[in-house]
Amino acid sequence: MKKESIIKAQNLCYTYEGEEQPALNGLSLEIKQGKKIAVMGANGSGKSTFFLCLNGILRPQKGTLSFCGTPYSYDKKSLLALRSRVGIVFQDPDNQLFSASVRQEISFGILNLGADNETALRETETIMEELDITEFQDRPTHALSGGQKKQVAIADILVMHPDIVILDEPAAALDPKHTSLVNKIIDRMTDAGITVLLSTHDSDYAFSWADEVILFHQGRVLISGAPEEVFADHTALKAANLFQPAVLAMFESLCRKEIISAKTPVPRNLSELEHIIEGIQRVPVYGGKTMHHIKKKAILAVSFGTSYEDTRKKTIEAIEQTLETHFPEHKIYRAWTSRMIIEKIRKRDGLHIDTVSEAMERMKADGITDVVIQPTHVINGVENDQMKEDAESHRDSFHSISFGAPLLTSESDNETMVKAVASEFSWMSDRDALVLMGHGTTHYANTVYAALDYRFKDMGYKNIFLGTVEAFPSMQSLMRMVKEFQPERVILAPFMIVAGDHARHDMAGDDPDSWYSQFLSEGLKTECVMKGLGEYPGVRELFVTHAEEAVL
Ligand SMILES: Nc1ncnc2c1ncn2[C@@H]1O[C@H](COP(=O)(O)OP(=O)(O)OP(=O)(O)O)[C@@H](O)[C@H]1O
Repeated sequence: MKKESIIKAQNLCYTYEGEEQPALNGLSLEIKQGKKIAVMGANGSGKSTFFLCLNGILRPQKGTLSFCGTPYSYDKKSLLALRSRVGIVFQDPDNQLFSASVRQEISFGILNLGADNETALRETETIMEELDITEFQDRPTHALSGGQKKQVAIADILVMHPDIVILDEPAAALDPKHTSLVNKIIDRMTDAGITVLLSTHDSDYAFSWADEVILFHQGRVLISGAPEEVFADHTALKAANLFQPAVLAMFESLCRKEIISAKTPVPRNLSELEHIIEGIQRVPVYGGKTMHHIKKKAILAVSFGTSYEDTRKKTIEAIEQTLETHFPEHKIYRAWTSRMIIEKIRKRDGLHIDTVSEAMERMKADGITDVVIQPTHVINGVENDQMKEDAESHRDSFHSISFGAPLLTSESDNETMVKAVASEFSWMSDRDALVLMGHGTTHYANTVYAALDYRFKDMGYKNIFLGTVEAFPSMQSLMRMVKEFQPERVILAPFMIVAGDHARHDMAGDDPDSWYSQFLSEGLKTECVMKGLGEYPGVRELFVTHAEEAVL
């Protein structure tokens, strides 16, 4: 049955006196009778202002509002009638409760509407019973707990039998027990056919409860619709400072990993999701066989590659071995992303190394069903994006493919990295300057280098400097800072997984442009440590942590 429109707002504008920015800025929406609507949005996006307009407390300076098809009138009588039909429960009950006792408080509204004493008493008793208020009916309202005040504030409104109840953050400042009591009361309202409009920052609750979610942004509606549509819009959620509901995030992840079909109806709560998962276990069909019979797991370690055998053994192969030790149930595969290096060592040493695509084909031929791809890249840059794209094109060949993060992907990675470097160079004196050479890229992820350089200093290592060969922080900026530090000695080390070409030539080479030569020509005693990051135990452990996060 098509629901009738109960509230219609068109192009509402409202600016508070003395304010420059409008609180409502052309807001239009329509509310259907009997619906459960969650109004969400960042702090200050205009939710409360809109609610106050709905209840006639504020009058929009522009635009029109109508209730059941009749435009709002603002004379005293119309407002009284409107407020008996459109009730608002304020975020802070202290703004609403003013009578001496609970019983007086609740009966006040209905008496004000012209009910006789007997009717008011009867209605008050009924509502107090329904909302579990009776036991504290004689207490003064100011002496109630936050949860009890909220119950009374809701009773204040319900006793007038409104058509629509607006709740401004009903769970604000309530403990879980009172939150669930208030939620139960809200459910009873909607069961009784009352239209409920509530604002909340709780995505999980809105997702499981609402028929419709409206996201406010800067005084307008950014997006509205069914919860599964609105909460699937990551851009809108970000603009509204909201998280995705946990159930939906988990559901999307399971769909991406093809553990459940993307055609499955979206679960709205944990028990619906659980039911779906139970369903998969009962019918674990994959390629005509049951899943647990054929599950074969692999980790594909993807590196850029190096043509130097000695550093390859100490870095890339050492990382692969560490992964092998930590994941005994996984077969470890290797792929490199540099076709040039692959080609070079094929010709020179007759050694074949797979590209990502070749490794995916190889794993498929070996009957691997579940793949974790762990890049050994330092940052989440172009190489990593391209590698993911290549791997993704083989998604149909596997039951699941998941990706571990590159080395430096989060704040905590940076902290771990600082500790790994510090422990590697614990032999240095405070007057030595450690200068690390990263690769650098035009990709925005390059900012990680500057952030990490800052982190070293922040964690007390004023003598560790990180720069890049190809981007920022550049050698010029490093040189300035290192000179300001006035070190007794400069220790140069690569900040790349392998100590390859860049380390040998750009860092430690004899060419006047090499970092080594440049520090020397500044009169600084300079030494090179030819150790790739893959040789640091702390770095290898960090890759294991990232792979663990990606293992299903
Ligand atoms: N009484 C007031 N006087 C002046 N400005 C106000 C007043 N009330 C709200 N505002 C401003 O109007 C804008 C919208 O505020 P409103 O309270 O409607 O947002 P909200 O979405 O309900 O925020 P929250 O989630 O924090 O409750 C904000 O910029 C706010 O600072």
